[in-house]
Amino acid sequence: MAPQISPSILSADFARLAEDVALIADAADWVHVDVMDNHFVPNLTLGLPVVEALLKTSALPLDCHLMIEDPDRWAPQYAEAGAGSVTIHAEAAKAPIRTLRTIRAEGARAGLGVNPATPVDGLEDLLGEIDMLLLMTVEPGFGGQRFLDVVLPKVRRARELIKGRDLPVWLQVDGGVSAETIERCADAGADVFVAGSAVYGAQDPAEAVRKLKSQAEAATAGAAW
Ligand SMILES: O=C(CO)[C@@H](O)[C@H](O)COP(=O)(O)O
Ligand SMILES: [Fe+2]
Repeated sequence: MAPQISPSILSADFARLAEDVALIADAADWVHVDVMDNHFVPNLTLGLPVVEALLKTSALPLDCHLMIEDPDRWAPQYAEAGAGSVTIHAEAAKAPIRTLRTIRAEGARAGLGVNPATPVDGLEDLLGEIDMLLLMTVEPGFGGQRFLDVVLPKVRRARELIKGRDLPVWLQVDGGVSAETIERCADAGADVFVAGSAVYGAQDPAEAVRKLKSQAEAATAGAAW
């Protein structure tokens, strides 16, 4: 799949979310929405009412990343509301298979997220249940953190597992993705790139998205996977 960019609105201006989403509408593929509950992660952001409001104004599909303690309860509601993709965390879900199937049944893409220290070996049997595997490349909870290179071997391993099973599962990296790090991620096998501070911290967010995309395209074209 051609590389896709999913700018995270965690680094946008929460008082003008609709305008900030519109800024990247012609350049990006998704809008990444970080839902945090101050339990699964030590930060509190936004929830279903804000997602419902964004769905009314966004021209791009929403890529909802649920960093919450009880995704089994809440994820189906994000899918039912109209999110294009809903990602739950492997560390938090108590009934991941049921929840992933419900997300799909509601018409959204189902994502499974893992923190930097969570291995992907052991998750092979879930690959058939998902449309996207999200690998955190920072500890979840905050934007603007430094990219963790230590996760790159896991990106390669995840790509191997996906390729080995010949499944159309997208591989998303999230955290610290920027002009300095995106090529290494693409070379390792990622094809969906979340970028918050690298996009909304730029003078021209749309131009930043286009540059990240062309870097990812060039790195993917030369990659072994
Ligand atoms: O899920 C998260 C953080 O927990 C991310 O989506 C960040 O919001 C990405 O921000 P940058 O690291 O790109 O600034
Ligand atoms: Fe995220």
